[in-house]
Amino acid sequence: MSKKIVVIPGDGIGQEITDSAVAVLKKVSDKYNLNLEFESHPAGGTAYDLCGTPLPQTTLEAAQNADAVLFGAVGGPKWDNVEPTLRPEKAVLGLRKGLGLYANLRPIKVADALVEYSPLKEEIVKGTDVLIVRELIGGIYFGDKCESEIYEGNERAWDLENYSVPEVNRIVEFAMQAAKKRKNKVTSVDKSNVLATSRLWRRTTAKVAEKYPEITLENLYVDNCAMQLTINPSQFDVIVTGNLFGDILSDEAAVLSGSIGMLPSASIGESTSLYEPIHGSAPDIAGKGIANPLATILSAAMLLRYSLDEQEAATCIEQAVDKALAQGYRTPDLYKEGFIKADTKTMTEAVLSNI
Ligand SMILES: NC(=O)c1ccc[n+]([C@@H]2O[C@H](COP(=O)([O-])OP(=O)(O)OC[C@H]3O[C@@H](n4cnc5c(N)ncnc54)[C@H](O)[C@@H]3O)[C@@H](O)[C@H]2O)c1
Ligand SMILES: CC(C)[C@H](C(=O)O)[C@@H](O)C(=O)O
Ligand SMILES: [Mg+2]
Repeated sequence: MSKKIVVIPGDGIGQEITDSAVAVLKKVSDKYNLNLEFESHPAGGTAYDLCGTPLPQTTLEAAQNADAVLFGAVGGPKWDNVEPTLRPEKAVLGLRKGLGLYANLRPIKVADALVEYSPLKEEIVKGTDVLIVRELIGGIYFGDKCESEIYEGNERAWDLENYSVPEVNRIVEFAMQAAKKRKNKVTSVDKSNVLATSRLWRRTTAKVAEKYPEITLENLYVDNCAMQLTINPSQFDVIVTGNLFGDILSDEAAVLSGSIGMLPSASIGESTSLYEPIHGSAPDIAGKGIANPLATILSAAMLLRYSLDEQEAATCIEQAVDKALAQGYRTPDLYKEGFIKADTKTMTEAVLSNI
């Protein structure tokens, strides 16, 4: 039976990078007889322009009925001034909520071939292998908000953060299970010296950890964690944290690998899961054909691994990416003299030729 992959390119470089990942998926599908079917749907600013909403019901329903979703990115300056509830970013938030994607996995592994591109010294960054487990459908992102009100004579806005015990339990359980398959260490990141939600997070995490005596649990404040990621990233195995902290820390951690264009992610829910690079729509390079497609290609590998349980095909993609890098192909975000300058198409061809 065929497996349906819903592809949502979105805006900016979204089309270019999802085209690359779909080409790679088609090649492994042929090689391993996976029988993948692809169906493309609009979202983000592109969908807003087409039908007045960033997440058309048809896109959400197609995603809900798919075996897995491959997402590009949404957003861009063109839509910066649209009504807040219709911003392109609402598409990705709506998909996360609509699919119940509570666990966002952002693996940060520094490929040996790319160690020299890190802004950090080689001896600090070498061997970095962190999995950020970010809670994705709660916290301040989804709390009540007010865009504007007059309070004591001044205009103000507010966003409320709330977390419930079951929400924290669910994501910390996920992190513990992930750590069991890795190095048995979980670092829970919060701001419990200031925030009530963080204090609940820390109490709840400690309770969950009692069930996992084999796992070492460490708690860090988010500001310290941000610093530790740059001074000693290899101290981390699994980091579990809330929605906002996870967003910020994962962009920070992404540069350890040399470029945000390298980092894939999986957003896991109870049924259909979604896969996307952690970067955005990169409006500054959109349409130039020079975006690094590897984060999206590696997200496609995660799709095969987590949604379709096609481990061999997933490994095949990951190895093809490593080979293309070892052969010297570099998109401009990672280019240095002595390497082969590759645009998006050339890099994609390089990966395809190693499959
Ligand atoms: N999941 C998503 O859809 C998502 C994620 C993050 C940001 N965004 C949106 O994207 C838009 C732009 O945001 P931003 O500029 O803060 O972040 P961004 O990640 O789009 O870009 C930051 C920088 O990284 C570069 N970059 C990003 N991806 C790259 C790639 N694959 N190859 C080479 N270089 C790459 C960009 O050129 C830019 O210089 C905003 O509208 C934002 O809301 C969307
Ligand atoms: C576009 C935006 C809503 C999104 C987020 O904040 O979660 C992005 O930054 C990400 O990291 O996926
Ligand atoms: Mg982000």
